[in-house]
Amino acid sequence: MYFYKISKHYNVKFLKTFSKLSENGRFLEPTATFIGVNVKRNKTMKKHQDVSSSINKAGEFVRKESSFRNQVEANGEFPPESGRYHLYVSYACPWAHRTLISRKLKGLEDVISYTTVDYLMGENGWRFNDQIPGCTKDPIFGVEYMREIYHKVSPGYDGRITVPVLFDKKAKKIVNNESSEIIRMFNHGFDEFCATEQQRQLDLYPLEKRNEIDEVNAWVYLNINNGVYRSGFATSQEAYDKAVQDLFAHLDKLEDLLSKQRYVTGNTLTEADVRLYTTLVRFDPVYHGHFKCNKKRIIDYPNIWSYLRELYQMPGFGDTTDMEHITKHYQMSHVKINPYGIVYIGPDLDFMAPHDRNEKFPV
Ligand SMILES: N[C@@H](CCC(=O)N[C@@H](CS)C(=O)NCC(=O)O)C(=O)O
Repeated sequence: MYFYKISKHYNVKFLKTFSKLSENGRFLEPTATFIGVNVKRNKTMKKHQDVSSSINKAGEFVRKESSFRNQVEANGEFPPESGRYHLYVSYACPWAHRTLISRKLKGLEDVISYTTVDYLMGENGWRFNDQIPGCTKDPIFGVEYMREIYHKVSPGYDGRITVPVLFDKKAKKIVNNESSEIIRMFNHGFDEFCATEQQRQLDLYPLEKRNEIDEVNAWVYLNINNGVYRSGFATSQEAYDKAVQDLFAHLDKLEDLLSKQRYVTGNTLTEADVRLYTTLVRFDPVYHGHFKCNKKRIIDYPNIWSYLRELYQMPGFGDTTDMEHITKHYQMSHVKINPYGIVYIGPDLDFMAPHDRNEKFPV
């Protein structure tokens, strides 16, 4: 075993195999294997609040409220401007993924820049690491951890250090760290800058559908988006049983809904679909095994699976989905759930296989 000091804040222990391995008569070089369980925090930083701080006495996972809730609005403290705002995301995170999809659907790629953190969330939380595909150093402060940004803009901040974060590069302030609010800001807040007229007109939260979208979002959030976490992070049998039963009762409800209509609130795509997608696409590769959501897989639900493939194949969805970040994040970061950090191989899923949504529900 070796410890390498890889940053001023933490060390990573590598397992080195010295014996040369023989395979088909060939000798292989010794390998160094990274094991997430051995990321060690130095004493230079306050302890990161891990998931145990969100578990109540009944063993239930209760997600804490997001802390920064400002709005981008004309004549406000944070007015819409092109090039002024930056998103901090993790490709692994379903909440952050919502913001990447909305940014793309609304044609805001040249308007709002973004940075992805390392998929591995160690003892100090999210880290910038340009050695990981898709990741860069922090372009604004050049810091190593997401927590340093929170503390720079809000000294003494004691809440959760989460992504996504919508950041104001001009004022050097966090605008908002709640994905459901960030996607609403993207829906209309930057309309004057959308790449195309069609994207400007795209309305993911139309007035006449707001009640219906709010209603769907409420049960989807509680039982599906957060339901998988309630199942995976439960520390009592009762809490787990309840979460899994709620989850599958609502997947059954969703299957029924999607057997009658193309999208979750009718015949047009809305933010309710964006919010569902980021959980559904992670379900079979991660939640089914890692979070023990294993009554069924999404591929066992013909309508949900076909709907998921349709979304995946639309611009903005599949092209913002990074399965390597997704699987490695959960399986290597949650060391209490998967102590050896072994990343599952399966299941084999073909998100690009043809779907039948056009034939079933012609537009
Ligand atoms: N309600 C927030 C939740 C964000 C959230 O929980 N993000 C997770 C990643 S999936 C995170 O950053 N967790 C870090 C932590 O809890 O320490 C939102 O929707 O934006």
